[in-house]
Amino acid sequence: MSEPILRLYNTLTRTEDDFRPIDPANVRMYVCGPTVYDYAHIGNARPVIVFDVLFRLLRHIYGEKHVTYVRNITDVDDKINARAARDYPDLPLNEAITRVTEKTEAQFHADIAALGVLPPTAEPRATAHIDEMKAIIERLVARGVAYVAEDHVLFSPSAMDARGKAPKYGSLARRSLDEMLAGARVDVAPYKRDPMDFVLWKPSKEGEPGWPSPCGIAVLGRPGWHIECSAMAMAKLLEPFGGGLSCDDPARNVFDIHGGGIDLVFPHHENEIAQSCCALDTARMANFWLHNGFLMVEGEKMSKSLGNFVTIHELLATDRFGGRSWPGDVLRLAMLRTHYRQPIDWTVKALEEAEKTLRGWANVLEAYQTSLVEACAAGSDVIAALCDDLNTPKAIAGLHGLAGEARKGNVEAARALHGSLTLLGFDVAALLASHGEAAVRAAAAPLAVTPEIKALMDARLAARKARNWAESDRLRDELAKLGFAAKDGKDPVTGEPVTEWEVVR
Ligand SMILES: Nc1ncnc2c1ncn2[C@@H]1O[C@H](COP(=O)(O)OP(=O)(O)OP(=O)(O)O)[C@@H](O)[C@H]1O
Ligand SMILES: [Zn+2]
Repeated sequence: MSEPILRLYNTLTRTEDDFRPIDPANVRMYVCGPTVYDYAHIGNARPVIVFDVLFRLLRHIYGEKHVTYVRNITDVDDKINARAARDYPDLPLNEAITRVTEKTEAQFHADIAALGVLPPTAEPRATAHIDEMKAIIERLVARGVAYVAEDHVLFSPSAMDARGKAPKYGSLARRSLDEMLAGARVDVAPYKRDPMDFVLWKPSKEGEPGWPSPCGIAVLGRPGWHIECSAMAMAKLLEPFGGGLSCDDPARNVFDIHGGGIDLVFPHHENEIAQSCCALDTARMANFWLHNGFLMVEGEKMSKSLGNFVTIHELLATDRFGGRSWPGDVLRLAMLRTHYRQPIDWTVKALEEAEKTLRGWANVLEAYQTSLVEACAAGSDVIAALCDDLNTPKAIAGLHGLAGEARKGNVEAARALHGSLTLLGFDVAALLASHGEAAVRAAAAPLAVTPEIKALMDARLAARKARNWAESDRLRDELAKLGFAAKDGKDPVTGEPVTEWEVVR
Protein backbone atom coordinates (compact mmCIF):
# COMPACT_ATOMS: atom_id res chain seq x y z
CA MET A 1 0.00 0.00 0.00
CA SER A 2 1.38 3.41 -0.86
CA GLU A 3 1.87 5.92 1.91
CA PRO A 4 -0.75 8.65 2.28
CA ILE A 5 0.29 12.19 1.38
CA LEU A 6 1.28 14.29 4.36
CA ARG A 7 -1.05 17.24 4.78
CA LEU A 8 -0.24 20.07 7.16
CA TYR A 9 -2.12 23.16 8.25
CA ASN A 10 -0.07 26.09 7.01
CA THR A 11 -0.43 29.38 8.91
CA LEU A 12 0.87 31.14 5.79
CA THR A 13 -2.08 30.03 3.65
CA ARG A 14 -4.56 29.34 6.47
CA THR A 15 -5.37 26.03 4.78
CA GLU A 16 -4.35 22.41 5.07
CA ASP A 17 -1.89 21.90 2.20
CA ASP A 18 -0.17 18.85 0.70
CA PHE A 19 3.39 18.79 1.95
CA ARG A 20 5.89 18.51 -0.89
CA PRO A 21 9.48 19.02 0.19
CA ILE A 22 11.76 21.21 -1.88
CA ASP A 23 14.27 18.35 -1.89
CA PRO A 24 13.01 14.94 -0.66
CA ALA A 25 16.65 13.96 -0.06
CA ASN A 26 16.93 16.75 2.51
CA VAL A 27 13.69 17.84 4.17
CA ARG A 28 14.46 20.88 6.31
CA MET A 29 12.68 22.13 9.43
CA TYR A 30 13.46 24.91 11.92
CA VAL A 31 11.73 25.31 15.28
CA CYS A 32 12.30 28.16 17.73
CA GLY A 33 13.94 26.75 20.83
CA PRO A 34 14.12 27.91 24.43
CA THR A 35 15.66 31.01 25.91
CA VAL A 36 17.84 29.40 28.54
CA TYR A 37 17.47 31.22 31.83
CA ASP A 38 15.09 29.05 33.88
CA TYR A 39 13.45 25.62 34.08
CA ALA A 40 11.17 24.96 31.12
CA HIS A 41 7.51 24.63 32.05
CA ILE A 42 5.22 21.99 30.63
CA GLY A 43 3.72 24.59 28.24
CA ASN A 44 7.20 25.06 26.73
CA ALA A 45 7.34 21.28 26.28
CA ARG A 46 4.35 21.34 23.94
CA PRO A 47 6.17 22.61 20.82
CA VAL A 48 9.12 20.38 21.68
CA ILE A 49 6.91 17.25 21.72
CA VAL A 50 4.69 18.26 18.79
CA PHE A 51 7.63 18.93 16.47
CA ASP A 52 9.37 15.79 17.71
CA VAL A 53 6.36 13.84 16.43
CA LEU A 54 6.59 15.66 13.09
CA PHE A 55 10.35 14.99 12.95
CA ARG A 56 9.72 11.28 13.54
CA LEU A 57 6.97 11.21 10.91
CA LEU A 58 9.17 12.97 8.34
CA ARG A 59 11.97 10.49 9.08
CA HIS A 60 9.49 7.67 8.62
CA ILE A 61 8.34 9.03 5.24
CA TYR A 62 11.62 10.33 3.78
CA GLY A 63 14.19 8.22 5.63
CA GLU A 64 16.22 9.02 8.71
CA LYS A 65 19.13 10.48 6.81
CA HIS A 66 16.94 12.76 4.73
CA VAL A 67 15.53 15.07 7.36
CA THR A 68 17.37 18.00 8.92
CA TYR A 69 15.75 19.38 12.04
CA VAL A 70 17.19 22.49 13.65
CA ARG A 71 16.04 23.70 17.05
CA ASN A 72 18.06 26.58 18.43
CA ILE A 73 19.14 27.65 21.90
CA THR A 74 18.74 31.37 22.60
CA ASP A 75 21.66 32.11 24.90
CA VAL A 76 21.81 35.88 24.53
CA ASP A 77 18.82 37.77 25.86
CA ASP A 78 17.94 40.42 28.44
CA LYS A 79 16.12 37.85 30.59
CA ILE A 80 19.32 35.79 30.80
CA ASN A 81 21.34 38.84 31.85
CA ALA A 82 18.82 39.70 34.56
CA ARG A 83 18.76 36.14 35.91
CA ALA A 84 22.57 35.90 35.94
CA ALA A 85 22.92 39.18 37.87
CA ARG A 86 20.31 37.98 40.38
CA ASP A 87 21.67 34.46 40.92
CA TYR A 88 25.40 35.16 40.87
CA PRO A 89 25.82 38.74 42.14
CA ASP A 90 29.45 38.11 43.07
CA LEU A 91 30.59 36.89 39.65
CA PRO A 92 31.49 39.04 36.65
CA LEU A 93 28.30 39.19 34.54
CA ASN A 94 29.68 37.21 31.59
CA GLU A 95 30.79 34.38 33.85
CA ALA A 96 27.43 34.41 35.62
CA ILE A 97 25.67 34.24 32.24
CA THR A 98 27.70 31.19 31.25
CA ARG A 99 26.73 29.49 34.50
CA VAL A 100 23.03 30.24 33.98
CA THR A 101 22.90 29.19 30.33
CA GLU A 102 24.94 26.00 30.77
CA LYS A 103 22.95 24.86 33.77
CA THR A 104 19.60 25.67 32.15
CA GLU A 105 20.53 24.01 28.87
CA ALA A 106 21.62 20.79 30.62
CA GLN A 107 18.37 20.75 32.62
CA PHE A 108 16.34 21.32 29.44
CA HIS A 109 18.07 18.42 27.68
CA ALA A 110 17.50 16.08 30.63
CA ASP A 111 13.85 17.11 30.94
CA ILE A 112 12.92 16.64 27.30
CA ALA A 113 14.88 13.39 26.98
CA ALA A 114 12.63 12.04 29.75
CA LEU A 115 9.68 13.04 27.55
CA GLY A 116 10.99 10.81 24.76
CA VAL A 117 12.16 13.69 22.55
CA LEU A 118 14.91 12.93 20.01
CA PRO A 119 17.83 15.34 19.77
CA PRO A 120 17.42 17.55 16.70
CA THR A 121 19.94 17.23 13.87
CA ALA A 122 21.52 20.51 14.89
CA GLU A 123 21.08 22.70 17.94
CA PRO A 124 22.84 25.99 17.25
CA ARG A 125 23.46 28.49 20.03
CA ALA A 126 22.87 32.10 19.11
CA THR A 127 26.27 33.24 20.41
CA ALA A 128 28.00 30.96 17.88
CA HIS A 129 26.35 32.77 14.94
CA ILE A 130 26.96 36.44 15.66
CA ASP A 131 29.00 36.85 12.45
CA GLU A 132 26.11 35.63 10.30
CA MET A 133 23.72 37.97 12.14
CA LYS A 134 26.03 40.88 11.42
CA ALA A 135 26.34 39.90 7.76
CA ILE A 136 22.56 39.86 7.38
CA ILE A 137 22.23 43.19 9.19
CA GLU A 138 24.83 44.81 6.91
CA ARG A 139 22.99 43.58 3.88
CA LEU A 140 19.62 44.83 5.17
CA VAL A 141 21.10 48.28 5.71
CA ALA A 142 22.70 48.21 2.24
CA ARG A 143 19.31 47.40 0.75
CA GLY A 144 17.66 50.30 2.50
CA VAL A 145 15.30 48.30 4.72
CA ALA A 146 17.28 48.91 7.91
CA TYR A 147 19.04 51.95 9.36
CA VAL A 148 21.45 52.92 12.12
CA ALA A 149 20.28 55.23 14.91
CA GLU A 150 22.00 55.94 18.23
CA ASP A 151 24.16 52.81 18.03
CA HIS A 152 21.13 50.65 17.26
CA VAL A 153 20.24 49.06 13.95
CA LEU A 154 16.52 49.03 13.23
CA PHE A 155 14.49 47.22 10.61
CA SER A 156 11.87 49.30 8.82
CA PRO A 157 8.74 47.38 7.72
CA SER A 158 7.53 50.40 5.74
CA ALA A 159 10.83 50.51 3.80
CA MET A 160 10.45 46.77 3.15
CA ASP A 161 6.96 47.28 1.71
CA ALA A 162 8.14 50.27 -0.36
CA ARG A 163 10.96 48.16 -1.84
CA GLY A 164 8.37 45.68 -3.03
CA LYS A 165 10.68 42.69 -3.45
CA ALA A 166 9.63 40.63 -0.44
CA PRO A 167 6.17 39.66 0.80
CA LYS A 168 4.20 42.47 2.44
CA TYR A 169 5.01 42.93 6.12
CA GLY A 170 2.17 41.37 8.16
CA SER A 171 1.26 38.72 5.61
CA LEU A 172 1.92 35.78 7.97
CA ALA A 173 -0.01 37.29 10.87
CA ARG A 174 -2.55 38.79 8.42
CA ARG A 175 -2.65 41.96 10.38
CA SER A 176 -3.19 45.40 8.95
CA LEU A 177 -0.68 48.13 9.66
CA ASP A 178 -3.27 49.86 11.89
CA GLU A 179 -3.73 46.77 14.01
CA MET A 180 0.00 46.31 14.29
CA LEU A 181 0.47 49.94 15.23
CA ALA A 182 -2.16 49.64 17.94
CA GLY A 183 -0.19 46.69 19.31
CA ALA A 184 3.12 48.55 19.26
CA ARG A 185 4.15 49.88 22.62
CA VAL A 186 2.95 53.35 23.55
CA ASP A 187 6.30 54.72 24.66
CA VAL A 188 8.18 54.25 21.42
CA ALA A 189 11.96 54.53 21.71
CA PRO A 190 13.05 57.97 20.49
CA TYR A 191 15.57 56.57 17.98
CA LYS A 192 12.85 54.75 16.01
CA ARG A 193 11.70 56.49 12.86
CA ASP A 194 8.42 54.63 13.02
CA PRO A 195 6.72 52.79 15.92
CA MET A 196 6.69 49.57 13.85
CA ASP A 197 10.47 49.47 13.44
CA PHE A 198 12.14 46.66 15.34
CA VAL A 199 15.63 46.14 16.71
CA LEU A 200 18.23 44.12 14.81
CA TRP A 201 21.18 45.19 16.94
CA LYS A 202 21.52 47.22 20.13
CA PRO A 203 24.42 48.60 22.16
CA SER A 204 25.55 46.58 25.20
CA LYS A 205 25.82 48.24 28.55
CA GLU A 206 29.06 48.09 30.52
CA GLY A 207 29.70 44.49 31.66
CA GLU A 208 26.98 42.98 29.46
CA PRO A 209 27.89 40.52 26.72
CA GLY A 210 28.89 42.45 23.65
CA TRP A 211 30.46 41.95 20.24
CA PRO A 212 32.03 44.41 17.77
CA SER A 213 29.04 46.00 16.06
CA PRO A 214 28.17 45.99 12.34
CA CYS A 215 27.62 49.08 10.15
CA GLY A 216 30.49 51.09 11.60
CA ILE A 217 28.93 51.43 15.06
CA ALA A 218 31.82 52.13 17.42
CA VAL A 219 30.50 50.56 20.64
CA LEU A 220 30.05 46.88 21.45
CA GLY A 221 26.57 45.54 20.88
CA ARG A 222 24.37 42.46 20.76
CA PRO A 223 21.68 41.10 18.48
CA GLY A 224 17.92 41.35 18.84
CA TRP A 225 16.00 38.10 19.30
CA HIS A 226 14.42 37.94 15.82
CA ILE A 227 17.68 38.19 13.86
CA GLU A 228 19.10 35.29 15.85
CA CYS A 229 16.59 32.85 14.37
CA SER A 230 16.96 34.18 10.82
CA ALA A 231 20.73 33.73 11.06
CA MET A 232 20.66 30.27 12.63
CA ALA A 233 18.07 29.00 10.16
CA MET A 234 20.19 30.29 7.26
CA ALA A 235 23.41 28.92 8.69
CA LYS A 236 22.06 25.44 9.30
CA LEU A 237 19.45 24.93 6.60
CA LEU A 238 20.63 26.75 3.51
CA GLU A 239 23.70 24.63 2.82
CA PRO A 240 25.99 24.84 0.91
CA PHE A 241 25.30 28.51 1.20
CA GLY A 242 26.40 28.07 4.82
CA GLY A 243 25.20 31.40 6.10
CA GLY A 244 27.80 33.30 4.11
CA LEU A 245 25.09 35.10 2.16
CA SER A 246 26.89 33.98 -0.96
CA CYS A 247 24.11 32.17 -2.77
CA ASP A 248 22.11 34.40 -5.05
CA ASP A 249 19.72 31.77 -6.29
CA PRO A 250 16.44 32.60 -4.48
CA ALA A 251 15.04 29.13 -5.18
CA ARG A 252 17.76 27.66 -3.00
CA ASN A 253 17.19 30.10 -0.17
CA VAL A 254 13.91 28.70 1.11
CA PHE A 255 13.46 25.76 3.46
CA ASP A 256 10.46 23.53 4.10
CA ILE A 257 8.96 23.98 7.56
CA HIS A 258 9.23 26.57 10.30
CA GLY A 259 7.50 25.90 13.62
CA GLY A 260 6.81 27.26 17.07
CA GLY A 261 4.01 28.17 19.46
CA ILE A 262 1.08 30.25 18.20
CA ASP A 263 2.25 33.22 20.29
CA LEU A 264 5.34 33.48 18.08
CA VAL A 265 3.40 34.29 14.87
CA PHE A 266 3.53 37.97 15.67
CA PRO A 267 5.90 39.65 15.95
CA HIS A 268 8.67 37.01 16.09
CA HIS A 269 7.94 34.98 12.97
CA GLU A 270 6.68 37.97 11.00
CA ASN A 271 10.01 39.65 11.72
CA GLU A 272 12.05 36.56 10.88
CA ILE A 273 10.30 36.48 7.51
CA ALA A 274 10.92 40.20 6.93
CA GLN A 275 14.65 39.87 7.68
CA SER A 276 15.26 36.64 5.77
CA CYS A 277 13.20 37.51 2.71
CA CYS A 278 14.79 40.96 2.38
CA ALA A 279 18.31 39.59 2.87
CA LEU A 280 17.84 36.81 0.33
CA ASP A 281 15.30 38.38 -2.03
CA THR A 282 12.92 35.49 -1.62
CA ALA A 283 9.14 35.51 -1.51
CA ARG A 284 9.17 33.07 1.40
CA MET A 285 11.49 32.13 4.24
CA ALA A 286 9.89 28.69 4.63
CA ASN A 287 7.06 27.11 2.65
CA PHE A 288 5.15 25.80 5.66
CA TRP A 289 4.59 27.61 8.95
CA LEU A 290 3.22 25.42 11.73
CA HIS A 291 2.05 26.64 15.12
CA ASN A 292 0.96 24.71 18.18
CA GLY A 293 -1.87 25.92 20.43
CA PHE A 294 -1.49 26.75 24.10
CA LEU A 295 -1.34 24.50 27.08
CA MET A 296 -3.84 25.98 29.51
CA VAL A 297 -4.47 25.88 33.24
CA GLU A 298 -8.01 26.67 34.30
CA GLY A 299 -8.72 28.58 31.13
CA GLU A 300 -5.48 30.56 31.02
CA LYS A 301 -2.27 30.07 29.07
CA MET A 302 0.40 28.51 31.24
CA SER A 303 3.14 31.11 31.38
CA LYS A 304 5.96 32.35 33.51
CA SER A 305 4.53 35.84 33.75
CA LEU A 306 1.17 34.61 35.10
CA GLY A 307 2.95 32.35 37.60
CA ASN A 308 0.53 29.48 36.88
CA PHE A 309 3.19 27.13 35.64
CA VAL A 310 4.57 23.77 36.66
CA THR A 311 7.99 22.84 35.33
CA ILE A 312 8.77 19.63 33.46
CA HIS A 313 11.24 18.82 36.22
CA GLU A 314 8.61 19.27 38.94
CA LEU A 315 6.23 16.92 37.14
CA LEU A 316 8.92 14.30 36.67
CA ALA A 317 10.60 14.47 40.05
CA THR A 318 8.39 16.07 42.70
CA ASP A 319 4.82 15.75 44.01
CA ARG A 320 3.89 19.37 43.22
CA PHE A 321 1.22 18.43 40.66
CA GLY A 322 -1.49 16.09 41.93
CA GLY A 323 0.54 15.01 44.97
CA ARG A 324 2.81 12.63 43.07
CA SER A 325 5.45 12.47 40.34
CA TRP A 326 4.64 11.45 36.75
CA PRO A 327 6.61 9.29 34.32
CA GLY A 328 7.78 11.04 31.13
CA ASP A 329 5.76 8.77 28.85
CA VAL A 330 2.57 9.65 30.74
CA LEU A 331 3.27 13.36 30.20
CA ARG A 332 3.96 12.70 26.52
CA LEU A 333 0.74 10.77 25.99
CA ALA A 334 -1.26 13.39 27.90
CA MET A 335 0.17 15.99 25.50
CA LEU A 336 -0.65 13.98 22.37
CA ARG A 337 -4.25 13.21 23.35
CA THR A 338 -5.15 16.69 22.06
CA HIS A 339 -4.60 17.83 18.47
CA TYR A 340 -1.59 20.16 18.38
CA ARG A 341 -3.56 23.19 17.19
CA GLN A 342 -6.21 22.92 19.93
CA PRO A 343 -5.71 24.25 23.43
CA ILE A 344 -4.90 21.59 26.05
CA ASP A 345 -6.31 21.77 29.52
CA TRP A 346 -3.56 20.39 31.78
CA THR A 347 -5.24 18.45 34.61
CA VAL A 348 -4.39 15.66 37.03
CA LYS A 349 -7.35 13.72 35.65
CA ALA A 350 -5.91 13.80 32.12
CA LEU A 351 -2.56 12.53 33.42
CA GLU A 352 -4.28 9.72 35.33
CA GLU A 353 -6.17 8.72 32.20
CA ALA A 354 -2.99 8.75 30.12
CA GLU A 355 -1.29 6.55 32.70
CA LYS A 356 -4.18 4.09 32.70
CA THR A 357 -4.08 3.93 28.90
CA LEU A 358 -0.34 3.22 28.86
CA ARG A 359 -0.78 0.53 31.52
CA GLY A 360 -3.47 -1.09 29.39
CA TRP A 361 -1.25 -1.12 26.31
CA ALA A 362 1.70 -2.46 28.29
CA ASN A 363 -0.56 -5.21 29.61
CA VAL A 364 -1.47 -6.28 26.10
CA LEU A 365 2.11 -6.13 24.81
CA GLU A 366 3.45 -8.07 27.77
CA ALA A 367 1.65 -11.16 26.53
CA TYR A 368 3.38 -10.90 23.15
CA GLN A 369 6.93 -10.08 24.19
CA THR A 370 8.62 -12.79 22.15
CA SER A 371 6.71 -11.85 18.98
CA LEU A 372 7.87 -8.24 19.27
CA VAL A 373 11.61 -8.77 19.23
CA GLU A 374 12.01 -7.87 15.57
CA ALA A 375 11.25 -4.37 14.31
CA CYS A 376 7.51 -3.83 13.97
CA ALA A 377 5.88 -1.52 11.42
CA ALA A 378 3.40 1.10 12.56
CA GLY A 379 -0.27 0.52 11.78
CA SER A 380 -1.52 2.06 8.53
CA ASP A 381 -4.44 3.80 10.27
CA VAL A 382 -2.03 5.37 12.70
CA ILE A 383 0.23 6.63 9.91
CA ALA A 384 -2.78 7.92 7.98
CA ALA A 385 -3.96 9.82 11.08
CA LEU A 386 -0.55 11.43 11.54
CA CYS A 387 -0.43 12.37 7.85
CA ASP A 388 -3.74 14.16 8.40
CA ASP A 389 -2.17 17.28 9.95
CA LEU A 390 -0.61 15.28 12.80
CA ASN A 391 -3.95 14.09 14.10
CA THR A 392 -2.60 12.42 17.24
CA PRO A 393 -6.02 11.92 18.90
CA LYS A 394 -7.05 9.92 15.84
CA ALA A 395 -3.74 8.04 15.96
CA ILE A 396 -4.38 7.21 19.63
CA ALA A 397 -7.86 5.93 18.73
CA GLY A 398 -6.03 3.71 16.23
CA LEU A 399 -3.79 2.42 19.01
CA HIS A 400 -6.86 1.57 21.09
CA GLY A 401 -8.26 -0.34 18.12
CA LEU A 402 -5.02 -2.30 17.71
CA ALA A 403 -4.88 -3.04 21.43
CA GLY A 404 -8.44 -4.37 21.27
CA GLU A 405 -7.53 -6.70 18.40
CA ALA A 406 -4.35 -7.79 20.15
CA ARG A 407 -6.34 -8.64 23.27
CA LYS A 408 -8.31 -11.09 21.13
CA GLY A 409 -5.07 -12.81 20.17
CA ASN A 410 -4.18 -11.02 16.91
CA VAL A 411 -0.39 -11.00 16.85
CA GLU A 412 -0.22 -8.69 13.81
CA ALA A 413 -2.25 -6.12 15.74
CA ALA A 414 0.16 -6.44 18.67
CA ARG A 415 3.08 -5.89 16.34
CA ALA A 416 1.40 -2.85 14.78
CA LEU A 417 0.66 -1.49 18.26
CA HIS A 418 4.34 -1.83 19.12
CA GLY A 419 5.43 -0.16 15.86
CA SER A 420 2.90 2.66 16.22
CA LEU A 421 3.93 3.41 19.80
CA THR A 422 7.55 3.54 18.65
CA LEU A 423 6.67 5.92 15.79
CA LEU A 424 4.93 8.21 18.29
CA GLY A 425 8.08 8.29 20.40
CA PHE A 426 7.25 5.78 23.15
CA ASP A 427 10.01 3.44 24.24
CA VAL A 428 8.11 0.14 24.42
CA ALA A 429 10.89 -1.77 26.21
CA ALA A 430 11.02 0.91 28.90
CA LEU A 431 7.23 0.96 29.09
CA LEU A 432 7.11 -2.79 29.66
CA ALA A 433 9.89 -2.61 32.24
CA SER A 434 8.21 0.19 34.20
CA HIS A 435 4.86 -1.54 33.88
CA GLY A 436 6.42 -4.68 35.36
CA GLU A 437 7.88 -2.63 38.20
CA ALA A 438 4.55 -0.93 38.83
CA ALA A 439 2.82 -4.31 38.97
CA VAL A 440 5.38 -5.60 41.45
CA ARG A 441 5.04 -2.44 43.54
CA ALA A 442 1.26 -2.79 43.59
CA ALA A 443 1.50 -6.43 44.68
CA ALA A 444 4.01 -5.66 47.39
CA ALA A 445 2.28 -2.52 48.62
CA PRO A 446 0.56 -2.85 51.97
CA LEU A 447 -3.16 -2.09 51.80
CA ALA A 448 -3.41 1.66 52.15
CA VAL A 449 -6.42 1.37 54.40
CA THR A 450 -7.53 4.71 55.73
CA PRO A 451 -9.95 4.80 58.70
CA GLU A 452 -12.79 5.62 56.26
CA ILE A 453 -11.98 2.59 54.12
CA LYS A 454 -11.64 0.37 57.17
CA ALA A 455 -15.12 1.51 58.29
CA LEU A 456 -16.53 0.56 54.86
CA MET A 457 -14.85 -2.85 55.03
CA ASP A 458 -16.23 -3.48 58.51
CA ALA A 459 -19.70 -2.40 57.41
CA ARG A 460 -19.47 -4.76 54.42
CA LEU A 461 -18.54 -7.69 56.62
CA ALA A 462 -21.34 -6.86 59.03
CA ALA A 463 -23.82 -6.76 56.13
CA ARG A 464 -22.57 -10.12 54.89
CA LYS A 465 -22.89 -11.67 58.30
CA ALA A 466 -26.41 -10.24 58.57
CA ARG A 467 -27.17 -11.74 55.11
CA ASN A 468 -28.12 -8.27 53.91
CA TRP A 469 -26.99 -9.02 50.36
CA ALA A 470 -28.13 -5.77 48.76
CA GLU A 471 -26.14 -3.69 51.23
CA SER A 472 -23.20 -6.10 51.08
CA ASP A 473 -23.05 -5.81 47.26
CA ARG A 474 -23.39 -2.05 47.35
CA LEU A 475 -20.44 -1.74 49.74
CA ARG A 476 -18.39 -4.26 47.73
CA ASP A 477 -18.91 -2.13 44.59
CA GLU A 478 -18.10 1.07 46.42
CA LEU A 479 -14.81 -0.40 47.67
CA ALA A 480 -14.03 -1.75 44.20
CA LYS A 481 -14.30 1.79 42.87
CA LEU A 482 -11.78 2.86 45.52
CA GLY A 483 -9.37 0.20 44.26
CA PHE A 484 -10.06 -2.67 46.67
CA ALA A 485 -11.29 -6.01 45.40
CA ALA A 486 -13.12 -8.32 47.80
CA LYS A 487 -12.06 -11.96 48.13
CA ASP A 488 -14.82 -13.53 50.16
CA GLY A 489 -14.40 -16.78 52.01
CA LYS A 490 -15.12 -18.60 55.24
CA ASP A 491 -12.98 -18.98 58.28
CA PRO A 492 -11.87 -22.65 58.08
CA VAL A 493 -12.31 -23.14 61.82
CA THR A 494 -15.39 -21.14 62.78
CA GLY A 495 -17.11 -21.11 59.38
CA GLU A 496 -17.81 -17.38 59.79
CA PRO A 497 -17.72 -15.21 56.66
CA VAL A 498 -14.37 -13.47 56.18
CA THR A 499 -13.13 -11.12 53.46
CA GLU A 500 -9.62 -10.41 52.25
CA TRP A 501 -9.02 -7.19 50.32
CA GLU A 502 -6.65 -6.83 47.40
CA VAL A 503 -5.36 -3.60 45.87
CA VAL A 504 -6.39 -3.65 42.23
CA ARG A 505 -4.70 -0.50 40.93
N1 LIG B 1 1.39 27.61 27.54
C1 LIG B 1 2.04 27.29 26.41
N2 LIG B 1 1.51 26.38 25.58
C2 LIG B 1 2.13 26.02 24.45
N3 LIG B 1 3.30 26.53 24.04
C3 LIG B 1 3.89 27.46 24.83
C4 LIG B 1 3.29 27.89 26.05
N4 LIG B 1 4.11 28.82 26.62
C5 LIG B 1 5.18 28.95 25.81
N5 LIG B 1 5.06 28.15 24.73
C6 LIG B 1 6.01 27.97 23.64
O1 LIG B 1 7.26 27.63 24.20
C7 LIG B 1 8.31 28.12 23.36
C8 LIG B 1 9.26 28.96 24.18
O2 LIG B 1 8.64 30.17 24.41
P1 LIG B 1 9.18 31.32 25.31
O3 LIG B 1 10.66 31.26 25.37
O4 LIG B 1 8.48 32.58 24.91
O5 LIG B 1 8.59 30.83 26.68
P2 LIG B 1 8.40 31.64 27.98
O6 LIG B 1 9.17 32.91 27.90
O7 LIG B 1 8.62 30.70 29.08
O8 LIG B 1 6.88 31.97 27.82
P3 LIG B 1 5.97 32.53 28.94
O9 LIG B 1 6.59 33.77 29.53
O10 LIG B 1 4.69 32.77 28.22
O11 LIG B 1 5.89 31.42 29.95
C9 LIG B 1 7.62 28.89 22.24
O12 LIG B 1 7.49 28.07 21.10
C10 LIG B 1 6.26 29.22 22.84
O13 LIG B 1 5.30 29.40 21.85
ZN1 LIG C 1 12.65 32.00 16.42
